[in-house]
Amino acid sequence: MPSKSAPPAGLLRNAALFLDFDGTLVELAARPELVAVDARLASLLERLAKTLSGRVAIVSGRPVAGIVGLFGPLPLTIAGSHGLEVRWHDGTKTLPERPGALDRILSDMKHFATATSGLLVEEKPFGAALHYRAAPDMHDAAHALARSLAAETGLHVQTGKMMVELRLGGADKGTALHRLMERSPMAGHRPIFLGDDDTDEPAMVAAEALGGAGILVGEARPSSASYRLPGVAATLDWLEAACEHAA
Ligand SMILES: O=P(O)(O)OC[C@H]1O[C@H](O[C@H]2O[C@H](CO)[C@@H](O)[C@H](O)[C@H]2O)[C@H](O)[C@@H](O)[C@@H]1O
Repeated sequence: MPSKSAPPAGLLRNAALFLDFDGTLVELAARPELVAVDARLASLLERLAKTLSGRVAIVSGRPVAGIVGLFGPLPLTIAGSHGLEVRWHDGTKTLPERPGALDRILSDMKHFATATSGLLVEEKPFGAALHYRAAPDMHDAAHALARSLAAETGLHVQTGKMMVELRLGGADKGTALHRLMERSPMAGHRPIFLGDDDTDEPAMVAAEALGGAGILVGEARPSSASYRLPGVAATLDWLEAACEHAA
């Protein structure tokens, strides 16, 4: 596997910036609600948004409301739920319909989770995630349950880090990036996407295809990204330096 270099500090000049959240801007935590957004991160995102004239988006598997709840008001575009929902730069929202099968899926997942300590069900507007970070031996059983619920309901299986999710299909982080790039203020700029997870790969591909670049965060692994940063701390340091260079 060819090694990838760190991105140049000037990469954000005239760019549109797309940021994954968990594992990219914040360290992974034992449970979804335990991640911390500190003053340094909030202030960095505000500076980036100002320097790039609003061309900054968070693109997350978390719901938009979850990201807003963590940051409070931020002058950013947010694509949440793996690209299924968007809160645009001007505050307007684009949402799909909630799948009717979700109630049944939530009920089955919760029933499954109560039988084993360490499992956690995360309710989302367009999906339901079964987390097994505290019960790693349940990997196979959790994925088997997700596959069987997907076969019954037609919903999409979304894998993640120590979790498996059933969600509405029809979007991913790649389609989200394309969608965001069609509108002001992103349109006409080079997309730069940073992410750590397999779910981020469609957005890496989209950014590279549109003349920009992907930046893989974390351990080296096969990826469509052009560059790599070793982890969250290096990512925040690079974003701060790149923001200065873009000013
Ligand atoms: O696309 P992202 O912004 O990276 O979101 C992906 C998922 O992140 C969250 O789960 C992950 O982070 C948790 C907190 O660190 C961790 O406990 C869990 O094991 C990880 O899978 C979030 O809870 C999910 O909804 C997101 O899809």
